[in-house]
Amino acid sequence: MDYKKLSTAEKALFDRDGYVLIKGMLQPEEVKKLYTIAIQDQVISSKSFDRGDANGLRTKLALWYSLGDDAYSLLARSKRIVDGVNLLLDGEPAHFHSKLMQKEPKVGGAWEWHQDYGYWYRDGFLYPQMISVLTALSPSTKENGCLQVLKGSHLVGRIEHGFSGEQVGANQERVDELLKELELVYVEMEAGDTLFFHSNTLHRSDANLSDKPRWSLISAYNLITNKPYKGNYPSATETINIVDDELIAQSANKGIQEDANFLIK
Ligand SMILES: O=C(O)CCC(=O)C(=O)O
Ligand SMILES: [Fe+2]
Repeated sequence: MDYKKLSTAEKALFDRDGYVLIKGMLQPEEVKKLYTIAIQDQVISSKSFDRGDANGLRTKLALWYSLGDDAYSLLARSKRIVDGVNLLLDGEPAHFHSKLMQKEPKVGGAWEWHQDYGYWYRDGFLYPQMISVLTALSPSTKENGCLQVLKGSHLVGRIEHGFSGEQVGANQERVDELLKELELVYVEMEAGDTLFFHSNTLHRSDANLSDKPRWSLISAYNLITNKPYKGNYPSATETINIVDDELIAQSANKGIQEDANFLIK
């Protein structure tokens, strides 16, 4: 099977724009399998928490740190993804955390403008040598609140972040200025497409007021040498146990284990 692999041309786009969208990173059977596992996963639903947006709409997510042999971890450990991150980070990646985002029809809330490094800076990571990898498990459109990015915003460095409702958001004055200058891109995705974006890329998403769920898996990676000076995130500086790309399709239908190290809210 020929799996997608990031090219140096795609790295050049990432360096210029702060993100790169790879269509069909997962084969249709692979994403179907992952989504089927995810929507039936009782452990995920029991470990999920929600975040309110400024309008009180709530979006659900489950977050865990170390990777195991569940289906989501096999994706996060797959050669095609880890090699891609290695190329974009210019070095060996470690896995910081993964999250299953469940933006449900009619109720899934918005995310305010932020940089992921706005959070991770507070977690003690000294350098923004970090990347988010978002794989759509269901189609992601303007209607169901797809991700929006400000093209090229990774070049501005870290912006101050403060609380905005229950979420941490980037300083609005800076965001407003950048909105005048930079292109706002709605990243519409088919299930199985993957977006790689820089930890300083400004992004947000609208609430899901449609009748279609928007589920996605986001794995965050860290350059292995970028050791946080505080906190306890062992996987963030450990070598990833990479698995063959075939394993996503060939493995048993395994949801996440109860004792995975979840973030408990
Ligand atoms: O997927 C989304 O709508 C945004 C989520 C996000 O940016 C995050 O979890 O950091
Ligand atoms: Fe984010």
